[in-house]
Amino acid sequence: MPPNEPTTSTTTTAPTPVPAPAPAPAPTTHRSAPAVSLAGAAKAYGDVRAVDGVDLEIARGETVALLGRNGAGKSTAIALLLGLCPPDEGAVALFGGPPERAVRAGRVGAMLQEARAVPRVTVGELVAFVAGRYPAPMPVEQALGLAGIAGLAGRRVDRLSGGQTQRVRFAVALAGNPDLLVLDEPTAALDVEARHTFWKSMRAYARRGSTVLFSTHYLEEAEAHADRILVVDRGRIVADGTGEELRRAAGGSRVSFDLAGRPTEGLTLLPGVRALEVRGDRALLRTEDSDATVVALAELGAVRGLEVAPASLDDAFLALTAVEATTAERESAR
Ligand SMILES: Nc1ncnc2c1ncn2[C@@H]1O[C@H](COP(=O)(O)OP(=O)(O)OP(=O)(O)O)[C@@H](O)[C@H]1O
Repeated sequence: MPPNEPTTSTTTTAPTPVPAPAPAPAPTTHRSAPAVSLAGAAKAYGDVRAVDGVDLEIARGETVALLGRNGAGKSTAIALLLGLCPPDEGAVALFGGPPERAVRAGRVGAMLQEARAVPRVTVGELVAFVAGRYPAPMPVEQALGLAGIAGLAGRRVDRLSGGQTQRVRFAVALAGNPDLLVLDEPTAALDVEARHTFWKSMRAYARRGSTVLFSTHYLEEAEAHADRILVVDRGRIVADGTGEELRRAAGGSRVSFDLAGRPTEGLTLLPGVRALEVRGDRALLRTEDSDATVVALAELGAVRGLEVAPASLDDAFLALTAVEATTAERESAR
């Protein structure tokens, strides 16, 4: 592995590295610069604006989740900030300088999608090899310990379970002793127990005051393991805050009732209602004004099993991305 690539044992679907470094925003001093800084960063593939003018700062020591559906632009944003491809517009900096510099110095560890196991070497050999490429690596035992695989040092990397392999990749990402760890969907395809173990390792690393940025489709993971959630939709950041703040920003409540065979036509036209979901014989209405919605339902006689609850994080996510869709549709209709 050349020393100018992030510490990772993976191959990736992200675009291939381009030698020309991305222009860095005017740096503040390196000591005080944020871990990650994107200013108006944009990247398009043909007509698709995968990253569409993102402004973002991540302070040192923060654990941040990039949350979005398939194709929202998470991996492309990660590729930009790792310097794996230059932005078409805008600027990207890590620790106040070009991403390549931070990566070369071992300050950045990454776990990207699509891992391919290296055959025949042991876990300890692999981590030691990668550590040896960096100027101030983490001791191998420490990387294995933080990844929770101290007992696997002598095992061949191509003979491990999915969960073990993922933790080996995590140890490899730690090998350069990075200040910033970037994880692209690190728990995809892991079972519940393996996920739990993985997040425990990630938190042990974050507790050292390091910065972590991870992407996920899972709302619960974002809320449980990040200090801050960035909701990404169509290449833009449409919300930025804690889970609680996102719920508040999306606003509203959820009103549900038993349909009891009643048709659903017209329910979305009731006062306050923003969306309708039908689960079996139950209607779930997302509403901005639960009082008005409940009165209207009462007038229709649709009160069987009626419940009113605050919006969930799921509701907030759907509302935030739906609002953005409406805005985008309005813009494209102009
Ligand atoms: N190399 C590429 N060539 C063409 N289009 C691409 C390329 N990489 C990404 N895209 C497109 O850019 C958009 C954003 O993709 P990206 O992989 O960044 O999303 P994502 O949020 O990481 O998705 P997922 O959760 O499915 O991994 C998508 O429409 C995708 O099809």
